[in-house]
Amino acid sequence: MISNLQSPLLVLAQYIAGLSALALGLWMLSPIVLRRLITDADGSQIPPGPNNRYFFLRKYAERALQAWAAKYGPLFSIWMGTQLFVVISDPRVARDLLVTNGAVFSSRKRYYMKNQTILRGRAITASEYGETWRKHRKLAMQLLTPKAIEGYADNLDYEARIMIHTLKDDGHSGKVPLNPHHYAGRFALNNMLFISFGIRTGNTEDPLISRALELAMEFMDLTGPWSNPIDFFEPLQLVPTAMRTRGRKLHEDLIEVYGSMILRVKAKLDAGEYVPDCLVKTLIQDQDKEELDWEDLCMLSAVFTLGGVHSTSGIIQWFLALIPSHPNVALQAQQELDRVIGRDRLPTAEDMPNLPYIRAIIKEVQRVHAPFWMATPHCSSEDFTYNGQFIPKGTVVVLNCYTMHHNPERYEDPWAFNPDRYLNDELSCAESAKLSNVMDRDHWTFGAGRRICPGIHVAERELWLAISQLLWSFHFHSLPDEPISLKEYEGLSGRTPLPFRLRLEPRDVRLESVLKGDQEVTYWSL
Ligand code: HEM
Repeated sequence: MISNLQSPLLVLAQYIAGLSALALGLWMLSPIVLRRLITDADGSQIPPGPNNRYFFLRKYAERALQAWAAKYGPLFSIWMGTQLFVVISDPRVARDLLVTNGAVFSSRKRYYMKNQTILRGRAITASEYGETWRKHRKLAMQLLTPKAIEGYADNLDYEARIMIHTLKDDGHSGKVPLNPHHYAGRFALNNMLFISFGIRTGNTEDPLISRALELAMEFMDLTGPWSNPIDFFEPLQLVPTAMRTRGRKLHEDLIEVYGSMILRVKAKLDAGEYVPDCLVKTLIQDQDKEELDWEDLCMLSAVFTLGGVHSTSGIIQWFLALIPSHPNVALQAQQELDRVIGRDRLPTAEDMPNLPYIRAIIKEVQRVHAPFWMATPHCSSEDFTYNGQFIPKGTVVVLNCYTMHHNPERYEDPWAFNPDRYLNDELSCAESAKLSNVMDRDHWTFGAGRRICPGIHVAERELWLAISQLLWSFHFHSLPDEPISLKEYEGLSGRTPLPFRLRLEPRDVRLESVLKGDQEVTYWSL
């Protein structure tokens, strides 16, 4: 009796499963047809690309992009679930789309994980192109212009010196190997805390450092532009997956950590106490005028930490990962430093024009180890046809920095770490980004067009101070039994090296006296 009832149900279930598999298969292969059907009024088709849909791209997605760019050319398209992407792999196409046609290509996709769940569309980086984004960008820029940076230049210099100091002390002058992650992270974090809240972490054990770095790492892991099926297959957004739970938790953690710091700044201001000029002070004072709500405040201040800590500290870590295996580069840099600066003081920002080899090293690290191989994806806000290729409104536009940074037409022997290639480049990265001949631009690490990184000036200053002072201070030794990987990395949207250790041996006994007087201070506490 039971088996009689079961068999028709079983058949039906099998029938439905078969139909679903067929529908899914057809849908997966539908780009074969869509590539012919989606056209502009003149019949121009979308850029070429693979004929199937993907749910996600695995780790090291840049390698897949490199292979597709070789096969399909400098502008190719790909479907991630329901979302159409185009990928730019050539500087001229980047200029034509992101810069010249910035009015069309400066929005952001409403990524489910990053923009809707974690940032809730608030922070500049997640805002769609329009009035709100302009307002947020203007507020952020108040503290990030070259002129504004001069106001806190001493703080940046101080943080670099403290980093050198703690590396020397904790490394027992080169006797004890160190993982530089914490030190580079603290340097970048303190700079961002000062700009955002007017504070710093007064000791290396401060739990705020680990907490902030943890949140930044979680952000980098959850917000890969290709890595989350939940971003490209809407039904998954209704399912209580571990990913969704992590995204929601991160949003709450950001509100808790940054919200509580904002409340403490506000309490001080309300009590008439001194608060240094900083982003949060401006936001609180202009809150009504700028019509900012609570989440705007939290996310605007959080995004400085999320955007400015991992990226800057990542480049410092990549530099330290690279340099032990390039002793000639270190030697040449140190000869330049000794010739120009001497051995009685650390380099400062004012020395930058006189140290072309160090400037070249920093640009080369940024080229071979950009923290974001795919920048932050833009999104088109109108239909657009480029050189006979149709890009529909709502297409996600990815800058394929990995392929662009390894283009032999632009960089001779592109896979080699060779700072010499930048020796005659006297421009800052910000100036280089404005060159009319884009083939001369140094690299694309800070993105392009209207959304180009607003922190570019402060990041350049920080990297200069950190890397020139590290080179001035130490010899760099890897450990014989602990090879440093230059290929693998952590993070999906932002990348830092896998944990590694090295020994930092002071170059000169005078390091002690040069650093004398630099002590940990807390400007004020929250
Ligand atoms: C070496 C360090 C840094 C690198 C490599 C970097 C890289 C980038 C990139 C690739 C973008 C996306 C650009 C685009 O959409 O085309 C970006 C955006 C952004 N960055 Fe940075 N960044 C760095 C440091 C900083 C710092 C120090 C801050 C804050 C003070 C910051 C704040 C931001 C913000 C707020 C955005 C979003 C801009 C927008 O959407 O309009 N970044 N950054």
